[in-house]
Amino acid sequence: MAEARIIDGKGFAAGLRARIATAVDQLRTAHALVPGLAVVLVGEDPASAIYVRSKGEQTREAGMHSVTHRLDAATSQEDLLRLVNQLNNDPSIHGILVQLPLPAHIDSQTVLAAIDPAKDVDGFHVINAGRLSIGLPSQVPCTPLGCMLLLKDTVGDLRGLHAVVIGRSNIVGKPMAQLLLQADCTVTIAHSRTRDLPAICREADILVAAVGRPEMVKGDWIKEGAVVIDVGVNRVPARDPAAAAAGKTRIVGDVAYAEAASVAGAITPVPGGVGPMTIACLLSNTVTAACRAAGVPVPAGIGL
Ligand SMILES: Nc1nc(=O)c2c([nH]1)NC[C@@H]1CN(c3ccc(C(=O)N[C@@H](CCC(=O)O)C(=O)O)cc3)C=[N+]21
Repeated sequence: MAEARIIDGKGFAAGLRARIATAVDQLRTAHALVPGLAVVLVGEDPASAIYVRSKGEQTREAGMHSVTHRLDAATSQEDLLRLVNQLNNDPSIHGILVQLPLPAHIDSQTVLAAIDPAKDVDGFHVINAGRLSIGLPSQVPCTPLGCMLLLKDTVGDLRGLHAVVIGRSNIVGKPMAQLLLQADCTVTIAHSRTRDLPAICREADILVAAVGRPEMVKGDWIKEGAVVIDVGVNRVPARDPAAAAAGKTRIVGDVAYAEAASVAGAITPVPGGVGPMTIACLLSNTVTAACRAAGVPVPAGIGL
């Protein structure tokens, strides 16, 4: 069996951002519309700080309006809700993203519920989750959207394929399953209580791993020729023992990549697979939100 085709999420995301930049340019000239994204970060989790910085940079590179609100870790829920409300009412802002996780004294559901669903570019509001599940136009969570764009590009027509999603989070697993169902896949959602997970995975034409356990999915769980989408971003000690002892880390996915790549037909690497797509889709969702708010047609080629 030949080695799997590597799905170049990093390259695909760069192309998507270029199409978004072109669309943004046209919206500016034709409609005087500049899509605006506000990102809110509470506290100083270092990983979150890195993601938030790239979000801001990539938003500006695409020619969009970008504001980042960095709030102290001790910020009260009341103050955060006040900021969300201010952004809801700001006509220059079309997308609002509150970076998760939030500090323990803040109730995430309350904050997410306060975001105007039309500006909810994460797609985490119950209104958007509900709209997605009944097939109405909605804001689609960025990571599952990115996975679907890669799958459509790799596989083309997904109809009738058996997709197995490992993970049932509101952020990835559940919306991913909804999107696959909408694409006419037969969908199985597996999770930590699933019995004989390896056997279920072996039935998958499409396997999406979103569990957050480093290299949990083994090569012999994968059907020959299957398409494997690895959503995991797990920080583990560096390979070199001296570097590891010095606290250096590397990032691995939820799939044991080398084993899996010798069986799969195509596979996303980590890093360079799904991760870069997540941020590109955030920009895409912001452009979509801006167009809907302005009653302007959504540009083709930047979404599903
Ligand atoms: N409200 C909210 N929305 C989010 O979308 C959200 C969030 N909170 N909290 C944190 C997670 C994580 N996340 C990632 C984004 C980009 C990469 C990414 O670009 N990864 C690169 C580089 C990885 C690295 O080197 O750190 C890659 O996989 O190639 C990963 C993870 C968005 N998140």
